[in-house]
Amino acid sequence: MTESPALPALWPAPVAPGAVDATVTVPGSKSVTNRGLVLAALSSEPGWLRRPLRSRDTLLMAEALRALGVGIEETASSSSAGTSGGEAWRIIPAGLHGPATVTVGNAGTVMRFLPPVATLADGPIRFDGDPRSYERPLGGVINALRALGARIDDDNRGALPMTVFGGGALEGGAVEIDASSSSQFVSALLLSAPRFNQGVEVRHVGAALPSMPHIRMTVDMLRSVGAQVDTPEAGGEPNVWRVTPGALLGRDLVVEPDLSNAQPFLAAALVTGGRVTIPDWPEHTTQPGDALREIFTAMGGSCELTDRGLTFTGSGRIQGIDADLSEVGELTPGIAAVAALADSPSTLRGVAHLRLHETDRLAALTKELNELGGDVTETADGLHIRPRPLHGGIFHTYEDHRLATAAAIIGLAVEGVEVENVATTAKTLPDFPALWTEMLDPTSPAGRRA
Ligand SMILES: O=C(O)C1=C[C@@H](OP(=O)(O)O)[C@@H](O)[C@H](O)C1
Ligand SMILES: C=C(OP(=O)(O)O)C(=O)O
Repeated sequence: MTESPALPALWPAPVAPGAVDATVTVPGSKSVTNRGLVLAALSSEPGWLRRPLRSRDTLLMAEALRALGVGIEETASSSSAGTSGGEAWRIIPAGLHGPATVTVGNAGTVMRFLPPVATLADGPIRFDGDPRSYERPLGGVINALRALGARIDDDNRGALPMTVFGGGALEGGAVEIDASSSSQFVSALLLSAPRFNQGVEVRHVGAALPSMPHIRMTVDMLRSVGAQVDTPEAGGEPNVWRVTPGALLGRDLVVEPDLSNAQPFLAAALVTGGRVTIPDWPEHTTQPGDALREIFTAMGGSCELTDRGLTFTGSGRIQGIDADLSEVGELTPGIAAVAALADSPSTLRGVAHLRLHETDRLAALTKELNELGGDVTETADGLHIRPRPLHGGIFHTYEDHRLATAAAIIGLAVEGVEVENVATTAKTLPDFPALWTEMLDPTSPAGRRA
């Protein structure tokens, strides 16, 4: 997706004029959309993805699958803020072919989920992406695929760029993998495994596995298209997942709103002592963003889930927290921003692997918050945040969408925060600046509550 030329290089983050009172419709989940695309592409019949997220990461996934021969037809119906409201994608599986090139951008889901798919194609598939994608861990996936029968040329880097020489099928079987640097390694192997001759048995060895809800999302979505999956939770061995080979069904899937992208809007209610409703918040979900109900309540406020959605109401006071965020690592930048505005210190733990995300998020948050007058220190696996009065300045974002939304949260309460390259939010939420401005405008449909 091309980034909007209308956005300035330095975006003046709006200060909240008062307590926000808004309803914000958040576009679909990145993680669900990209899993839905992969599973539909591997199915034995066509399927639908309704209200998919259209963002850089998901369009890269769709483009890559098209390059391998999958049909993806978009039925577009634009809505006010350009959100994905009425859209649907029809996915028509086909034989997977090379030669082809997959551009991963800086999408963890594309760079991890597609190499296993590429082993099923009948030709060479070249993988390349943004400079940062070369630095993000991939060796675990490469080695596991080799152990399962794949031929991959990565010039011994254990990273991108690389070529997967698809042989039209993969033997599969049992494999050990250290996925402590990214849960996406496990998800990647499981998602394609129904199409491996022997399925797969993935055994995670090594330090703790982060982002467990995302692995549960993979398992749930596999099961929903007919795959048989054994998990540690279901009385199986700890850290072992098994997928039986078999055909996948075409499905009609409605994508849930992206609850991690709901974070900055909920944070606005917390920071301003206001009220924000997110429609269509699912009653049951595997998305890690659901944990915001508990986390933001602990930081000051209350929430209520009704048939209108999730309403979060800030109490006007923000308390620091001591929290292990290993399950919900992608929420860390937004939580750190709120913590920097709190009235007591916070310790965020269990997120060492964030050093290998879009950017080194622990270093970037420390530097940027401290340059605005904050007092943040990095620990071995997280951050200590001691709130201090902050001042304006440029908040650099390092091509990280969640750094940009974190900066916007700070800007609600601090005059003169300028967000460098807010357009980087296009990775998962191209509508962010418009949605944010609408939320703060009492005369807009978002700011005018029904
Ligand atoms: O599988 C997924 O959709 C994701 C898993 C997590 O990755 P890590 O386990 O690498 O943190 C998360 O941070 C990322 O935003 C999305
Ligand atoms: C870590 C993230 O993304 P990715 O899917 O690129 O890993 C994220 O969205 O916070």
